[in-house]
Amino acid sequence: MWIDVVGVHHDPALWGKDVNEFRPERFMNDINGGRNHKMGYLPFGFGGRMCVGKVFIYWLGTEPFLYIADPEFLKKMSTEVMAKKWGKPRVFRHDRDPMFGNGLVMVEGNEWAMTNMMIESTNQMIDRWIAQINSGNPEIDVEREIVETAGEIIAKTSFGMKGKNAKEVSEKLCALQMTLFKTTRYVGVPFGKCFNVKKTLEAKKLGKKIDKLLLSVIASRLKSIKKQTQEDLLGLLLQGNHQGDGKLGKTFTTRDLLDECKTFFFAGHETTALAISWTLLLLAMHENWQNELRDEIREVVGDKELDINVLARLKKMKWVMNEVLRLYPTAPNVQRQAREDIHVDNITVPNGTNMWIDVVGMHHDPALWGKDVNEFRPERFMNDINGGCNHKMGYLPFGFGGRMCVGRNLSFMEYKIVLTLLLSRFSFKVSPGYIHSPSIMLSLRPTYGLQLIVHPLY
Ligand code: HEM
Repeated sequence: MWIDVVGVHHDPALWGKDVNEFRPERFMNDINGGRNHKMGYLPFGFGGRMCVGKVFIYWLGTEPFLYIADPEFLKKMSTEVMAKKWGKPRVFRHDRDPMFGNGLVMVEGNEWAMTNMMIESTNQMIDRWIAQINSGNPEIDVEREIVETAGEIIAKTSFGMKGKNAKEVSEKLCALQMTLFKTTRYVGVPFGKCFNVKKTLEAKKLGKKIDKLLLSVIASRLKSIKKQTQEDLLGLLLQGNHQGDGKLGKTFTTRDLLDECKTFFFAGHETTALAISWTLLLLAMHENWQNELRDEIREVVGDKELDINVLARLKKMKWVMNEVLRLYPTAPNVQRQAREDIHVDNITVPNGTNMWIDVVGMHHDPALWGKDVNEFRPERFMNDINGGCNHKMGYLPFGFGGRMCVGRNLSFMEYKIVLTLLLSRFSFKVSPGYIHSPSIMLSLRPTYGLQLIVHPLY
């Protein structure tokens, strides 16, 4: 059935002679605007399928999506669902294949070695900043710089890449992400790829180049498998996998390894880098918090070398991270697809339904957080890991349930190390050149970069 809402809304038999006039006052004392039939005003649909604001259906091409920004609905749905009853939407899997492949695994890395790699890359970035400032230009696009450094960090910590190789893969992945972002408007549209042949081919080409680079890393690591000492992600995967003769065992194929590497590279570097970038912006806007964190670093780290064991004591820094991820969740939405019918109250979410969980929407909902929802107040996380949100599923920066982010501990570590080193060396102010325009380009990014004025402290 096709219910013609325009027709119904413009019917003089329902609304009277002034039906085509602009008269907002008709809604003054009547939420239905004075129409003479109770089903004559349907801007949000009707009955059990009505759009209720925080849960409604929309379409991407021929793919229906259930939009969810209601934590209670999410909770009821999650209780009904065992992990196997839902997965990631196939429609995205297909589109993002060049970027993610099918990788998903988590192993514990060697934290101590990782700390050193993170410190090394951040110090190199600091040296670059000092050189730029000394040359008379204190304005630094911290987003560009930190994304680059985080790319290098994840390349080192995940699969032992160094220097040029790490930089090359990082740059290509960023380019691939931009290309894919430009084609997402055709997701769900049958033959959508034909509308943007150039970008689709570009994405394929970039995907292949990245595969080639990573395959060469895997191949050279396989050759030296017996003297394998690197305890990065790839090293651990290879150790658990090889047959002792340099060939892969049954658990992972080379393709699997490649996919794991790509998943980690993408999922791991940008989300954390953007969290650090948005933090620097908020600290530049709230100097008191910049000073609070510097005091905490002085107290906890002092003049000693930065050590993994002290990171847990940087408590205020963790509140700040939580608050930044509330206001600017760098993974701005979470997706699921029902693998069986799911029942929520009297609604059935049919098998195959895609779900789009709007994290930004929930993190900015005054009904969940109160009137100060848009204010930067890290202290809301002081005694409550949920930041005072009045629903336990209202704060989801790392997703939820069995598919929750596997890299969150690594991200806390990287966030604290990079921020400690930066705040110990520099103070930050917002540059007049900065234009505030957060936008969703898969991750939540500053559209025009994030320019800050950076002053060395000594
Ligand atoms: C601030 C930093 C980070 C944020 C905000 C973040 C957020 C997320 C979110 C929201 C998801 C989806 C969870 C779900 O579907 O319920 C996710 C998945 C994932 N994250 Fe993170 N993450 C961060 C850092 C990292 C790091 C450092 C790594 C690895 C080194 C990582 C690896 C992954 C992986 C492998 C997945 C699964 C991807 C997939 O299923 O395709 N993340 N992350």
